[in-house]
Amino acid sequence: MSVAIHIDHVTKRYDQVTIIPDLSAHIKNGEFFTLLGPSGCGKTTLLRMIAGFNSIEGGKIKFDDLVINEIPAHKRNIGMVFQSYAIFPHLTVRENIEYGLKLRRFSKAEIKTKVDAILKAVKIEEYQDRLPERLSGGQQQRVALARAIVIHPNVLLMDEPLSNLDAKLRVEMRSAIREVQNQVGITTVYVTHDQEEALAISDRIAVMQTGVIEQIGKPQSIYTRPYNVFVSTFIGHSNLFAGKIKVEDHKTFVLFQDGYQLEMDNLSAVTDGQEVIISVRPEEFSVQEDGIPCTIHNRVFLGKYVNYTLAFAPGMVMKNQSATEFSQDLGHAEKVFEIGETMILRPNKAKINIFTADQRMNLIRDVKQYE
Ligand SMILES: Nc1ncnc2c1ncn2[C@@H]1O[C@H](COP(=O)(O)OP(=O)(O)OP(=O)(O)O)[C@@H](O)[C@H]1O
Repeated sequence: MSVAIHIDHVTKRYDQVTIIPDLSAHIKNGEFFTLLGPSGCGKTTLLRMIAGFNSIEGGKIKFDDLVINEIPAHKRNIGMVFQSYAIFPHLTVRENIEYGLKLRRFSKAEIKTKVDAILKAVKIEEYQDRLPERLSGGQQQRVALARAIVIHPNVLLMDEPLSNLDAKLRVEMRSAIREVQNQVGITTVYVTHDQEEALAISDRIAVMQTGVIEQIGKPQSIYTRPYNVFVSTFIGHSNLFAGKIKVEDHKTFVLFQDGYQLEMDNLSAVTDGQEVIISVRPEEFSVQEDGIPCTIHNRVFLGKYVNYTLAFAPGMVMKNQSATEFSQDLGHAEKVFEIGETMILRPNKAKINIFTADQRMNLIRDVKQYE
């Protein structure tokens, strides 16, 4: 039976090195929950703690009300899918899927019913008598998925299951995984470093950095209202400008360094003169008569969109030189700009984010309401 997972103040140490200092997260029953973060941030470590392959040095992990810290891996009733398919090469697809059910001593009739159902759900009925060597990578991963869920585990844990597949197959497989997960309704913890995959597949995402969860939220909330600069730049592109707050006649403005300013009505406590970082997504610029002057430095045609790399006037201080981008939706654009052309871009003030100068906090009021 699917369960909720409560991770309460857990710590992970390898010898004297602390990898996860103090991490908490509550994963709802039936939820598709993704651990997303750069390589080495501790995603796999945390997943293995839930699975029972890693010891837990502090805190508790619970499945519903049951503390599982000391329960061995094979008694946690977990389904796992890894990057490597880990299916038996000498068994057919059907035999691979039957394996876990035989170990659990289900009757022949029960095994047949369960395997038939899962072959259908994962869409590999037609390959059921084949050996894995005669399957594509995507098909093998479907077998691994079927084998993991046919035992009706409490939770399904997936560690970068798509990273061996090519780009097109990854997109196809992530839909397949999500569809099957929806059908079966099983609590799933999914590890990836691919932000697009995380946004596409998850109910909620935990964005991690060096053993710490920086933000937990729905994909859209994380993209539109990141808690800090790390999340804002790790998920999608963000143009970061050095800026200042101006408070005048009870009005609050955010000043870009070359003098352009926007009146803001959604900032939490800020003070006159406070230094900030202004974060603008590439698609939140529009070409207007007033705004920030810039020159097109480069452009990439992406079909529906054109992405431009921009050069701003020297007075404009960018916090991340590499990501000064403007994304133009060709569905709405009147013209495509040429390299060297100058124009004026206005940021959409309802959509920009303003961070403290230390990059750690979003100053948009009630940012947490977007969870
Ligand atoms: N058995 C181990 N002994 C010592 N250190 C380890 C061990 N396993 C992992 N680590 C360290 O723990 C940190 C987190 O590793 P982990 O594999 O959890 O990262 P990750 O976020 O899953 O990265 P990736 O996306 O590259 O798999 C890394 O610094 C890694 O070197």
